[in-house]
Amino acid sequence: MGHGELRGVVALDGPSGTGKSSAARRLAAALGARYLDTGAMYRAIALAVLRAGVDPEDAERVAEVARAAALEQGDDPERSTTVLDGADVGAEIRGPEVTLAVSPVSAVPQVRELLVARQRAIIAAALAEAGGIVVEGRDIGTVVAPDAGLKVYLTADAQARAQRRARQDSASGRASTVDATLADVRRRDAYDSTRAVSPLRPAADAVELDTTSLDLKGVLAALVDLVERRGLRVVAVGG
Ligand SMILES: Nc1ncnc2c1ncn2[C@@H]1O[C@H](COP(=O)(O)OP(=O)(O)O)[C@@H](O)[C@H]1O
Ligand SMILES: Nc1ccn([C@H]2C[C@H](O)[C@@H](COP(=O)(O)OP(=O)(O)O)O2)c(=O)n1
Repeated sequence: MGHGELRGVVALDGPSGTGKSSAARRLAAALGARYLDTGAMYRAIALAVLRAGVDPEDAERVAEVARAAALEQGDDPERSTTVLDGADVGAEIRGPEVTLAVSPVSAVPQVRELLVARQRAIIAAALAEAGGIVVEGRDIGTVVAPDAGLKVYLTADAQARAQRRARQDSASGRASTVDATLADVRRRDAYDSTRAVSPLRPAADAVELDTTSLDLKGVLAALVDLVERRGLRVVAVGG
C-alpha cells in the first residue's frame, strides 16, 4: 500500500466510550493511514493473565506473563486484529472479565514499558510504509508519541459514554445495562487517571474535543478539519 494522505502521527486519547476507536478507525481509513488500538494490547495481556490463573493485582507475576505472551496487534483500520498466542482474541478481550482485569494489569510499569516499546515500533513501521498512523489510547500524546503532529483528547459526559458502551455491548451479545456500564466507566476513569504510571490526562498541547452532542460523522469531520488545519494532509502520492 502506497503512502496515503496523512503525514505523521495523530494521537487520540480519552476515557472509555468517548468514541476513540470508532473515530480513529474512520479517520485512518479516510486518509489512507494505518491505525493502532493500544487498548486492545493491554486487554490482550489482561486476557493472558486470566488464562494463566494469575491475580491481576500481582504485579510481579503479571509482568512475567506479559513478557511470555506472543502478542501481535494489526494496524489495518478496516480489519484491526489482536492475535494472542496464535489465535485472534478480538471478541474475547472485550468481555467483562478482561474489562475488570485490565485496569490493574495496565498499571504495572513493566507491562507499560513492554507495550509502549512495541507501540513505538508499530508507529515507526507505519510511518515508513504508509506515511501516517492514527493511534488511540490513554497515554499516546503524553508518553507513546509525544511528538505527534496532532493530539486530540476526546471527552463526553459519563452518562452518554455509558449509554454508548451499553448499546455496543448489547449489539455484541454481551449482557449489559446503562447503570452497570456507568459504574464500570466511572471505575475505570478513576483507576486510569489516578494510577502512578502514565495516568490518563490530556497532553498540554492536546486539542480537547467534546463528543457528547456529536454523532460519528460529526466527530470525523472535526478531526479531518484539525488534520488539515495542522497541515498534516497531503495530496495522495501514487505508487
Ligand atoms: N459520537 C458518537 N455518537 C454516538 N455513538 C458513538 C459516538 N462515538 C462512538 N459511538 C459508539 O459508542 C460505542 C463506543 O465507541 P468507541 O469508539 O468504542 O469508544 P472508545 O474507544 O472511546 O471506548 C461504539 O458502539 C460507537 O459506535
Ligand atoms: N494506551 C493505553 C490504552 C489503554 N489502557 C488501559 C486503560 C483502559 O481502561 C484499558 C482498556 O483500554 P480500551 O481503549 O480498550 O478501553 P475503552 O475502549 O476506552 O473502554 O487499557 C492504557 O492504560 N493505556
